[in-house]
Amino acid sequence: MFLHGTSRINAEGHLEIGGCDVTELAKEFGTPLYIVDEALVRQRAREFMEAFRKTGLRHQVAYASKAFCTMAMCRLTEEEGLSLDVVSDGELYTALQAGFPAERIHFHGNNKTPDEILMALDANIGCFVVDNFIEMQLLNTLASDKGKRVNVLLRITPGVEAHTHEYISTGQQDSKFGFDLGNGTAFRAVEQALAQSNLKLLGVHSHIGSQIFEVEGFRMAVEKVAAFAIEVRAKLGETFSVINLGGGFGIRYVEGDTPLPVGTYVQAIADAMISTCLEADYPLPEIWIEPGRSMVGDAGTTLYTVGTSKHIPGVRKYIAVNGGMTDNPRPALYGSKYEAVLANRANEAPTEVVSVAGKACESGDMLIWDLNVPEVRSGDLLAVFSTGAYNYAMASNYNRIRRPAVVFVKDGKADLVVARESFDDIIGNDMIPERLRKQAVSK
Ligand SMILES: Cc1ncc(COP(=O)(O)O)c(C=O)c1O
Ligand SMILES: N[C@@H](CCCC[NH3+])C(=O)O
Repeated sequence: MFLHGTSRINAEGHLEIGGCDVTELAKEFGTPLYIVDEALVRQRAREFMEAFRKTGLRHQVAYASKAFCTMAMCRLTEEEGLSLDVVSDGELYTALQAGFPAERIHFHGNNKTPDEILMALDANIGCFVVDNFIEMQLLNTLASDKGKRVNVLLRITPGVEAHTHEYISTGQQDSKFGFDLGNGTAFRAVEQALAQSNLKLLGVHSHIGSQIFEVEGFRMAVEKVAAFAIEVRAKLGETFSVINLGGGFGIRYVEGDTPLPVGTYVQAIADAMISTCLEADYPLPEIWIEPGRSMVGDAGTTLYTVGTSKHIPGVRKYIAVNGGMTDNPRPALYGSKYEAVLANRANEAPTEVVSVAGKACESGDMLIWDLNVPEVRSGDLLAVFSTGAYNYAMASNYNRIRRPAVVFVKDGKADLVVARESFDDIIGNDMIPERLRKQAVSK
């Protein structure tokens, strides 16, 4: 069994995270429960910052909050000195409400609405990552209306295909994101951005994909982006002060996943940037990156209670937990694999192989197909590892199932950072029109 961060098995054979026995957490907060190992998140943040410090390059590490965005997470990100990448008004609102410094917020997205842009302009955020020509015009107009000149990066698609699931790779030419480098669109975007009086072009952004285990893709992206910067200087006399290489650094979900230490990705990016710039006598830009998954992914564990089971002789045994695709849609969406353990009997030897089903009305609501466990009983606790990124963030209320609570655990203390949704949260925005009211019990 691979234990991440501060996770360990205690003397009672219970899983413990951040010094907290998860069977106690289940009693106090109920299940399903997202448990975040705060020390591991902080460790990752520090590893990224330290790796950059070693390179001597000016830098910003912007946590991609899409991976897991809550007010507590924004506070932690701020405390660790990182910047923050948001992609919607909801994420921006969360960050601002948490008191995250606006000047360290970067706004992404391929279809920012006028309202979102206005909200970000009013908040005086640090940078807009412009995705397309329509947005560029809109941003310039709205900034001009407000008498502001705003920092922008242009998102370019460098034509690098990261080796990852096709739905989470983004740097290839056929992508909905960004200005294409290969066909000259990115160059036209730079020309146009320079001509907008209310935009201050800092440089360019490239994100090649997610859950990447090798540095080669990043090296190629740096080389392509740097070559583009050099071309822009030669033709337009403009140098970029910032180059953003996005996120995508992989984590361990299951055996066979081979993430590199985060410093290795940073060093590779820095080395490629320094050598390319030196060769061309190009002033070293400030380097920004945007880790999401690698900041929080393996720091998260989801704790479930096992309910029913179904044995089909000669086929398989299903066990069902009190959550599933509503709190973790990744297996259904991407065929993602997870490891798990019976958290209340973690030191017992496995005796059977089971398939872990969720409780939603959907055959595809499966979390794990083959899991080795001691004989599972109703009421056992199942802890699924590496669920910190894109789980809470992508959770839904399908079947009107309430989203779980989130706790941060550290040094034996557990703090609730998101309360479990209530039934009132579920019906909170419902309305019954007058003509349907007669038989209604309430509302
Ligand atoms: C522009 C951008 N930056 C950062 C990220 C974060 O990626 P990851 O969670 O893989 O680090 C993403 C998502 O893939 C992204 O699209
Ligand atoms: N949400 C996806 C990755 C998308 C990353 C955002 N660009 C996942 O769970 O892996």
